[in-house]
Amino acid sequence: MLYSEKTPAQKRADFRAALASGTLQKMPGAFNPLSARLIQNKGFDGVYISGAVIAADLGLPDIGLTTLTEVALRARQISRMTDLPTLVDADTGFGEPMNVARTVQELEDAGVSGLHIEDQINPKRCGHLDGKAVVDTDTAIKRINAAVSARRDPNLLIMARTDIRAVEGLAVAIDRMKALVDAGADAIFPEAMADLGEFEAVRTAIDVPVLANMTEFGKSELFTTDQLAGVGINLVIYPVSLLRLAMGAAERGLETILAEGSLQPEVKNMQTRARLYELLDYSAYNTFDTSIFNFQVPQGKGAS
Ligand SMILES: C[C@](O)(C(=O)O)[C@H](CC(=O)O)C(=O)O
Ligand SMILES: [Mg+2]
Repeated sequence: MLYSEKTPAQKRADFRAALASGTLQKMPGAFNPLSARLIQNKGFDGVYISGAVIAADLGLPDIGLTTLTEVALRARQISRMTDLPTLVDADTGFGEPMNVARTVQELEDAGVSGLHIEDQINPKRCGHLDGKAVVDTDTAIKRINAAVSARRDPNLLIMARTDIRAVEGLAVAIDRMKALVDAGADAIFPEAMADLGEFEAVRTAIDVPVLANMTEFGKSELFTTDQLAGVGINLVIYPVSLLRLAMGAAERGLETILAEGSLQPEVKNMQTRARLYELLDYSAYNTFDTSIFNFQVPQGKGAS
C-alpha cells in the first residue's frame, strides 16, 4: 500500500540483473501511476514511461514541448507506485550536454531505474515520423558522456537511443551505436528498425542490452515476444499502447452515451469497482484505520 516497497537503488540493481539474465524484459508504457500498478499486477518485468504519452496526456504533440519538470514529476509519480524497474524517455536530454547532466540527476532523484537519451536535433519529434534529423556523432557522444558522468548511482541505466537508421541507413546506425557504447552507454535503443533482420544485425554488432520499440502505427512491424527473444533482444517496450487502448475504449463509451442514452451496454467492458480497489490495495489501508475499507462487492447490478 501507499508506495513501492522497494527503494530506487534496489529497483536499479534488479533492472541490471534482469537485463543480464538473457530473458526478454517486457515493459509496457504506463500512462499514469495506476496503470503501472496494473502492469505489475499482471506480472510484467518493468514499466516504461513514454515521452509521447506524457505529451499526449497534456494534450500536446510529441515535439519537444514538455519540460524536464513535467517529465520528472510524472516519472516520480509512476516510479513510486511500482516495485518494478522503470525506464523513462528523456528525449534529447532537454538541451545541451550540461542540460543532459541535470536531466539525469533530476530523473535519478525521481527514482527511475534507467533513462534514454536520443540523438535527434532539438526540437525532437516522434521517432517513427518522417523528416526527423539527427545531430553529428560528436554531439551524440557528448550527450552520453554528460549523462554517464552525472549519475550518482552507478546502477542507474543510461541507454543511448539513435534515430539515425531512418535518416542514413542501418550501417551508419550500427557505427553510431558502437560509438555510443564506447562513450559509456549501458544499453542501446535502435529506433525505427525496418525488420527483424535489422534487430538481429544490431544485436550481433553490439555488446550491451538492446531494446525493441513495438509502438503501433510506426515503422517497425509488431513482432511477437518470441520473435524478439529469438534474435536476442533484451527489452521490449509497448510505449503508447495502454493509452491507445484506454482512449479507444473511452471513445466508444462516449459514443455509446450519445447513441443509447446510457452507458449500460458498456458496463460489462469496464474495470469493476472491486478490481479497481484491489489494484489500489484499498483494504490494506485498514492497517492505519479499520473503518476505512468498508466496501463490499455488490451483488446483482454490480455497478454501484
Ligand atoms: C518511444 C517513444 O519515444 C515514446 O515517447 O514513447 C515514441 C513512441 C511513439 O511515438 O509511437 C517514439 O517511438 O518516438
Ligand atoms: Mg519519445
